[in-house]
Amino acid sequence: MKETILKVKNLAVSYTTYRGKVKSVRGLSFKLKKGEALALVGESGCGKSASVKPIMGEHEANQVIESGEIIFTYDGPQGEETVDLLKIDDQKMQQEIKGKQIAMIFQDPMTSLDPTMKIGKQIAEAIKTSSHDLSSAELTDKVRELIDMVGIGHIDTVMNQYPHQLSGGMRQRIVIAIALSSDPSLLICDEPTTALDVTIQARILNLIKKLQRERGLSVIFITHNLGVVANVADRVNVMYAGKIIETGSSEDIFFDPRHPYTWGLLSAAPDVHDNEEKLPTINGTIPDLTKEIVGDAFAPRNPYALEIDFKEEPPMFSVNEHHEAATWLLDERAPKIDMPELLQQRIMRMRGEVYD
Ligand SMILES: Nc1ncnc2c1ncn2[C@@H]1O[C@H](COP(=O)(O)OP(=O)(O)OP(=O)(O)O)[C@@H](O)[C@H]1O
Repeated sequence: MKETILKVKNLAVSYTTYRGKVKSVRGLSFKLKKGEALALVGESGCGKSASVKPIMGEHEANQVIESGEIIFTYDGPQGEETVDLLKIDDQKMQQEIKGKQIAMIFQDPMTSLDPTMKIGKQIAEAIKTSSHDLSSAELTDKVRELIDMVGIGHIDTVMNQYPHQLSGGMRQRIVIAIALSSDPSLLICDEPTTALDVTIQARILNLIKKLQRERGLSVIFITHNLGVVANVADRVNVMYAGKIIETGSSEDIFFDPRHPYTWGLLSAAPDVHDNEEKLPTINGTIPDLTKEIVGDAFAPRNPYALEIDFKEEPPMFSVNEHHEAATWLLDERAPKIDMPELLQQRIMRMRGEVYD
C-alpha cells in the first residue's frame, strides 16, 4: 500500500465578514497518497480554495480555522518528518514547505512569472531558493534540464526570452518547471488550464500527469469542470457548500456517479460530442454560507430531493470500498431513482470510448 503524504481531518474554515461569519469549509476530511492525483471539484464558491489555502500556509486576516488537522509527511533536512500544517511555525513553513515541498500553479501563469526577467534567469532564481551551492555551470545545466522536462525543445531560445514572447501554453510549462525546481512532493494545481484553449489544455494536463507518474509526485487538481480531470485524476472529491458530498476513484465518479449534484456537474461538463449543444446547467445558486444549513445543502436545487433532505443532513453512504456519497437516495428506504437519461447516454458513450 502506498504511503499517505497528506491527511486533512475535519477541517473547518470560516471568514469573518460584515455580513457575519461565512462558513466556507464545514468539516472536510480526505487523504492523499504518494504519487496519487486527486481532484477537488465543485462550482465556484463551494470552498475549494478555502480548503487548499491552509495547506499552503496562507492565512488571510479574516480567516478563522475553526477545527481540524492537516498532517503532512515529507523528507525534511533531518529525514522523514510529519507535521500538522496548521500548527507549525511560519518560519518552518516558509523555509521547508511552502514552494519547496508543496508547490502550486495557478490559472494565469503571468501571476507567477516576472514580466521583466528572462525565462532562464527566472528558473535559475527559483532553483537557487532550494539549492544553494550550485556552480554557475551546474545552475545552467539544471535550468536546461527543467525546460526539457516540461517538453520544450528549443531550450536556448526560450531561456533568452521574456514571458510575453511565449504563448499561454508555453508560459504554463515554464511555471510548472519553476514549481518543480525544488523537487516538491506535492503539487497543487488551481484551475491550471482554464485560461488555455482546449488542445493546449489537454497537452498541459498530460504533461502534469506524465511528471506525476515519472517523479512519484502527488497532485491536487482544483477545478469547477469535471471534464478537465477525467483523464488525469486517480480520485475525485466532489465538494458542495464546504463539504465533500461524493468521493471515489475516477471510474466511480465518471461511470457510476450517485449524488444528484455530481450528476449535474457531469451533465454540465463539455463533451466532445455535444460541441454546439447548450449544456444543461444546475438550477439555482449555492446557499448563503453565513446562514445555518438545515438538511442537505443541495436540497433546494435538487430535482430529486426527498422530504427528509430538507430536514436532516444525509450521512456518507458507502457504494463500494472506495466510493461514498452523501445523499438520502442511497438510503435503503429511498425510492429508486436513476440518473438523468442524457447522462446515462453520455456514460455509455464514454465507456465505449474507453473500452473500444
Ligand atoms: N477572504 C475571504 N473573505 C470572505 N469570504 C471569503 C473569502 N475567501 C472565500 N470566501 C467565501 O468562502 C466561500 C468559498 O470560497 P472559495 O474561494 O473557497 O470557493 P472556490 O470553490 O474556490 O471558488 P472559485 O472556483 O471561484 O475559486 C465563498 O462563499 C467565498 O465568498
